[in-house]
Amino acid sequence: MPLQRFQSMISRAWEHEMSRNVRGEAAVEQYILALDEGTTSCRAILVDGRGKTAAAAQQEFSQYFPQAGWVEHDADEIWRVQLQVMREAAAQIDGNGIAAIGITNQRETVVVWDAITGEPLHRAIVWQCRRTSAFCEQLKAEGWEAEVRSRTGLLLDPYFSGTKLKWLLDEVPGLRGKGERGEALFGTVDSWLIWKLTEGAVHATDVSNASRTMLFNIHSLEWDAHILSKLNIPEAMLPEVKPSTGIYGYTRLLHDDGSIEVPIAGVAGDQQAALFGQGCFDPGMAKNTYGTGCFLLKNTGSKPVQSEKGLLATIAWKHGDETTYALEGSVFTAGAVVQWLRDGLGLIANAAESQTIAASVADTQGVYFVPAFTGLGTPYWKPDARGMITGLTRGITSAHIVRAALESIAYQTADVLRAMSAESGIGLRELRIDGGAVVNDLLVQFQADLLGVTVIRPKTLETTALGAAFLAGLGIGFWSSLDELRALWELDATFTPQRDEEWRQSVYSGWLQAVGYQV
Ligand SMILES: Nc1ncnc2c1ncn2[C@@H]1O[C@H](COP(=O)(O)OP(=O)(O)O)[C@@H](O)[C@H]1O
Ligand SMILES: O=P(O)(O)OC[C@H](O)CO
Repeated sequence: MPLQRFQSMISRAWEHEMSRNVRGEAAVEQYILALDEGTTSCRAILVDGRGKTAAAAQQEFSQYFPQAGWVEHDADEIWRVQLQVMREAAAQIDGNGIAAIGITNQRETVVVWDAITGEPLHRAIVWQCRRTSAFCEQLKAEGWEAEVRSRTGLLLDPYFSGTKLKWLLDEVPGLRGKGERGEALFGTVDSWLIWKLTEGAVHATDVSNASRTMLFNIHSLEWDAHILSKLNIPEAMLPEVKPSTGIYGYTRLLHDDGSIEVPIAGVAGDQQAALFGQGCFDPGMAKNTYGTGCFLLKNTGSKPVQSEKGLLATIAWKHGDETTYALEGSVFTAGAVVQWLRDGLGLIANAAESQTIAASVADTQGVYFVPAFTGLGTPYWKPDARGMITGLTRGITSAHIVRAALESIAYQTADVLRAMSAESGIGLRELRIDGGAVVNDLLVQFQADLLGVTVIRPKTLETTALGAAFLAGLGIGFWSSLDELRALWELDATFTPQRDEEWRQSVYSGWLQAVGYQV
């Protein structure tokens, strides 16, 4: 049966089921619960049938920086915080109204845990962590970059999970033996949450998350035996890889009395979920998400595009039998620079203040801020690059520094877009944006001015969570088609370029000079 007909049949069955409950009474309104586990906070959002946010809860969790360039999370804390916000959001409606759960997550971050006790066996090693940079250099020297690229679509960089997992297997006493016996499990954060939510019944991930591990073959859609063998990673500890839509398992943990069982029906890495939540279903459509980092993804359709310009070929999602690929540019430090202005320098009291302070000066007076705190991603791929402020003169104030920090987010995006245009020979006509930092109008207008491209902000900025909800909703037939989802996307604001090409070239060449000191 054609997929669309099958989906619409399920959808009709679903509507019928929802129009009554067991006692024949009119049923409560149905929602999809999206769990969005980001780098700095956990969110839970209830999405209604029109794609609107009906309830939300969010809480930050701890960041650990044990050495320069190292970043860790406490996987147990992530689970506790995610469970708490999930219950907070769920408590805002009748629990019977939750039709399914979608999960989306910070990608690449590595969790290892005991298969029996469920205890994490080390702090999670976060995607930003550079601890395996020397090992990656060694693999490059051995000629492994071409292997990694052709098999996984990625580059040899400490960003991805593979070398982080190898580091744990080498450093944590007994872990490799336990992994070989299936007594220790590996997962990205989606797998960890699925395992906790199903109380140890399901050890799985989706193709989009698997494609970020550097261990997954994006052509055959299987764990890559050649890379596993090179890194000496036991396959027994890896999760089962599933499509991004469909039922993974059930959780009873929505309420502490275990009274309701809800299916987990959609999973994707957060950047791929944002692409989906932005309705970028067609080849050529792109979005940029401004969170801790900045991630620009362009849908490339049913085939991966191998980049010569430092972009990544990655899996966007798999729905039914159809796998969709994307080309990605990854910027490691974006909104995180604003957090550093707040927590590291004390220049702002909160993130919102970055806008008012930056707006108090007309420009940066030639100051450039290169926020390479954890190296540089696309297009430079320099894990050992470090942060830098250039162009300081006696007239520079904290406002210029704050402005330069915000502008650095836009400059890094311009680098990515330049690589993408060079790759395809075609520039973007418009860019859809989302993520925590795009509430900052000064940043977004500067972005449009710098790119010379119209920047479009949707009404729902929680696009990542929305994407996870869409995937889970498709997984149970709550929504029946991509066309139905496309119609739910709503415009908030359009930012059109206000500056000319001469200005663009002049400020961008200053940026290239500054970043050039690190690359
Ligand atoms: N008004 C603002 N201006 C600039 N950056 C902001 C603003 N509000 C939040 N941010 C930044 O957005 C990021 C949080 O966005 P979010 O999408 O929640 O990130 P993540 O999913 O990576 O945790 C933080 O790094 C924060 O500094
Ligand atoms: O947590 P975010 O939104 O910054 O996303 C992190 C990315 O998934 C890292 O690849």
